[in-house]
Amino acid sequence: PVALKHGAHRVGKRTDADMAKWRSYGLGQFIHWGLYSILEGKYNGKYYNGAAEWIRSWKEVPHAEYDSLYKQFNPENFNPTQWAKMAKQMGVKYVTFTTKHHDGFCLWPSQYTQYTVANSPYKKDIVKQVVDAYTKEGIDVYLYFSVMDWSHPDWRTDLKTKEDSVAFDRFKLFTKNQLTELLKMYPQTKGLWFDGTWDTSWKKSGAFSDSLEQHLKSLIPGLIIGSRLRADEFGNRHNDANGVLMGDYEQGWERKIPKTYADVHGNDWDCVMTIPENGWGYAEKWLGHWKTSYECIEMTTQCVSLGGNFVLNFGPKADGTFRPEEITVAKEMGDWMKVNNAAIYDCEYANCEKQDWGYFTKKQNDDKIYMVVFNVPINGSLKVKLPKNTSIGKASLLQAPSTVLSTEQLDYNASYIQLPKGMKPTSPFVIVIDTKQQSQVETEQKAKT
Ligand SMILES: COc1ccc([C@@H]2N[C@@H](C)[C@@H](O)[C@H]2O)cc1
Repeated sequence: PVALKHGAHRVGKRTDADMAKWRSYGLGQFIHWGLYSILEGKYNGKYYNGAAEWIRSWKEVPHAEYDSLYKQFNPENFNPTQWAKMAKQMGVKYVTFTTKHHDGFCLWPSQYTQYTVANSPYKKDIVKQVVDAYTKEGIDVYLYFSVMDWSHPDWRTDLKTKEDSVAFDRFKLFTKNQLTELLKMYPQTKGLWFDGTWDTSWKKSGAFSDSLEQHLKSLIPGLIIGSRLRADEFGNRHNDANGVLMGDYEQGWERKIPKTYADVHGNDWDCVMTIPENGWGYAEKWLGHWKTSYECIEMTTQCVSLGGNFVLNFGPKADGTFRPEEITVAKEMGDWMKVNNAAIYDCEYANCEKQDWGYFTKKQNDDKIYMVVFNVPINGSLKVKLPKNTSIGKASLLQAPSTVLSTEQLDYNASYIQLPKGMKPTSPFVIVIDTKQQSQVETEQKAKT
């Protein structure tokens, strides 16, 4: 291995209680809200076909026009308690909220720039209201922060000249100051979700990113920071020069889900996902396919079955209200989670990959295994290839524990589970299987022969 000063300082997953809590979440909410929400993905009657929160980068939008939008920002209908209650009903365990996106507009009254909500007609501290309302509902709060800041004169995408480096040194101090004030003002924060760290200027700032991470963790012990913050001294991101993850979990799964367990390389990870095909901030027109609650339930299950968390994004309008499609997805997911959350919360990879009928999840620190069923074969018999060294003790319906399902062992590693006659599932359902470990099975097998 390469000797690294600013590579990973830990190999393998964090083993502390704060990270165990993060690992138990299963389902989270992302919220993207800011000045881009005012434009709604269009300008001068033309629709931007990029992600709505990137509209400032569209050639049709003069920067001065965009940067003066703060003078209109006044979300009178913003009701953080309603937001938090919608999230609670949906069944999310944590929320990740945009404090500052790439445009640099701060939703908290930062003392390090004038470009904040304090200087908008709204005036009040939005981050504080979100942190307090979600914390009150028992939902942990994580803060999204974009390092790249288009509004700051000292931002650089690369460091080509001495002047670049002098300016970027000022920018790095500004960034450290803003992050320090965020953690001091909102000490309930459980973690930071960094973005905007792909540019060369940041890749050349590995030592700084390392000291910054250590500084932030000294302010809130147990703070959880993913793999998008750091670069090592060679400019590697996510994994250092030795292929070891820098950060408490892998943040590479944006709008995509790992196919197999091998893809997650033994790391903790989250998948952040949009309901439309792409676009995080509010857009009047959602181009392409909009995910249904059924698809979001399947993605949640897929992520938990591979040991990760699924974080679904909501983009409120400039006035603070959510669009009907998002309200519906939240409600329908919540209705499903109310009945089936045992297979999502505190669950992990069950040492078995996806099968025709659906996904396995396993209760953390327990032998209980859940089968989340999305496809029932025409003959009503689920063919179940079991996790290694396990066999079915008893199979029953999570929502009707007294309904025990008949099982037929095919060989020591597969069984049929028969659904009750007449069961016509209309939504994904969960089978709980109490498993027996291989040693027990062998003993019984031997007894039979
Ligand atoms: C293709 O490049 C990007 C760069 C930034 C993003 C941002 N990350 C998401 C979490 C949103 O904040 C999006 O604007 C998306 C795609």
